[in-house]
Amino acid sequence: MFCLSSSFRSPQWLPKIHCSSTPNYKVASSVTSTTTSNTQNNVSIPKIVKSVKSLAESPDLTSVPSSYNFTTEVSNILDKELLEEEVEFPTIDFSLLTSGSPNQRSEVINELTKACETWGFFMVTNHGVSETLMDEVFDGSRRFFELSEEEKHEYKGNNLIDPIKCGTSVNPMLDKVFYWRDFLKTYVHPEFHFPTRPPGYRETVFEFCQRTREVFLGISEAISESLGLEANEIYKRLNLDLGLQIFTANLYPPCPQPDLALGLPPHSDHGFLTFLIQNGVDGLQIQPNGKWYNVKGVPYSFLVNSGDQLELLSNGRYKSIVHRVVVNREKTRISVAMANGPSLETIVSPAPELVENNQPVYAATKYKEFIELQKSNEIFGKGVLDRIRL
Ligand SMILES: O=C(O)CCC(=O)C(=O)O
Ligand SMILES: [Fe+2]
Repeated sequence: MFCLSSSFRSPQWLPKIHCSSTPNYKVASSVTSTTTSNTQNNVSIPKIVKSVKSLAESPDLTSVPSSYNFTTEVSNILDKELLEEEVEFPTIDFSLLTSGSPNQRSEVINELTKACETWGFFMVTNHGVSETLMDEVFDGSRRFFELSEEEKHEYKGNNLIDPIKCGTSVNPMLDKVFYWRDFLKTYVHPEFHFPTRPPGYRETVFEFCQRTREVFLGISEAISESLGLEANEIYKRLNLDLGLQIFTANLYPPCPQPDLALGLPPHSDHGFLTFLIQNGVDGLQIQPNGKWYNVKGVPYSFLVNSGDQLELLSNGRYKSIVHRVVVNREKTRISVAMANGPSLETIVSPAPELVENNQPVYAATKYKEFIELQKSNEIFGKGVLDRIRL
């Protein structure tokens, strides 16, 4: 029987894959406060944007409303002509990292080096997180988005640091054009925050977070070694025992004119590594070298991308990857992203071992301040890293 205790120890049935840590979850209250209006500079803003799910389900919807149409924007955010088709992305066999021979482990670590230097992106297979659990996470996410607008409103959140937020687009208060996406975003580590509805979703996600965190910690050790550091060096430098882990469920309903709309804008993730699963429907695109590539996911694999804290810590050797999401006409896409970062109070700086000629590329920056900088700026590209570049 699954139980949410306040000081959760790594359960016995988890594969023991590394020695430096076990997940340590605390469970916090699940309900955030709600208000009915938002204010900025004391001016009431009556901008209430309905979910894109309800818009997409309107029976007479045959075109994209102008508020979702990016072709009216001057920026070349859609940029579709630069797409490269059919690429084989690096795949990391997790079982070889944890139970392979020392030779197999070092081969996989070499592959990780190449993947991080070339793509900033790789897939992880044979990771031990069950397909059934992943399916339950998708099912719970689908049921969450099917709650009534009023029920979801309870989890809306109003402030940057609210531990549970749900809504549509990215930030409807600031977005000039809306994104074709609804979301639920919650902080799940070091404290676990999650809605209590729909029934069973919270428990499923709690288990999923722990299992995914085990894989994340195993990959972190391998990345540390791939940079020539001790296996637990990244864990220590980023204070991963209290690391911020953010769960996001994204819903991208079918779109009548997918060429005009966008699910998420080009952005990099502010954390260290993001682990993503999707419900068998593709839509993620990455831009490692100026060109956009469609990611064709391997079913039930983790799609992992490097974030800004990895670029900072590695002194620019491993770049955080810019990515975006496109939508399609027929199918609903659900993705679940686990963003793994340092603890909020950690000051992240380039690892001295990776700084050549006493020339750090980035200024040491507290993770909390990094996030605040990102949220107060345009989300496009890698703006915050540019601001702390020396
Ligand atoms: O839905 C996806 O494929 C990507 C989601 C994403 O980039 C994010 O949540 O930061
Ligand atoms: Fe992202």
